[in-house]
Amino acid sequence: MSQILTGKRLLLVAACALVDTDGRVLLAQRPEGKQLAGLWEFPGGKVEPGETPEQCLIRELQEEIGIETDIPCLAPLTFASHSYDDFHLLMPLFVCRRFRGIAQPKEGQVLKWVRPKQMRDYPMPPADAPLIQFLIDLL
Ligand SMILES: Nc1nc2c([nH]c(=O)n2[C@@H]2O[C@H](COP(=O)(O)OP(=O)(O)OP(=O)(O)O)[C@@H](O)[C@H]2O)c(=O)[nH]1
Repeated sequence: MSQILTGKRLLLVAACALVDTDGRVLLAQRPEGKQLAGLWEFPGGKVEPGETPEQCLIRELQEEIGIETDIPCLAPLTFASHSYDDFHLLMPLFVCRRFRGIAQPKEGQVLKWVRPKQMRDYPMPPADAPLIQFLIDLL
């Protein structure tokens, strides 16, 4: 039965692999005090009611790291579908190579540009592990 209906709420989170001109991807370390603190993740966040995933990312990139981009610069790559204890995460991952500004940690995170082949050295949330190979293949 549990494989048919989990009863968990579905949480839609949009995430973005920002890629620099050297083919490195920006990871952000979740600050202390938050769920999954210390783990490295892609910038992004929960899609709010009335928002598309793309609009959500444009807002989150601006709020979290001061980066500006536009909808045509967000290319869908893959997605994560992963059950946490209290919700099931559905997380589209976009790739963005064209953006304006210099990434700054505006919410107490640590930011790091990382080559996809090195991403396994950075502990990430369980939902993210299957996404790394897509970035290795792409970049
Ligand atoms: N942004 C982002 N969130 C991820 C990734 N992987 C992953 O499991 N998540 C999960 O997706 C949810 C994202 O929500 P969020 O960043 O908006 O929320 P949050 O926990 O910081 O909470 P808050 O912003 O409400 O304080 C979190 O539960 C986070 O653990 C990822 O690579 N990037």
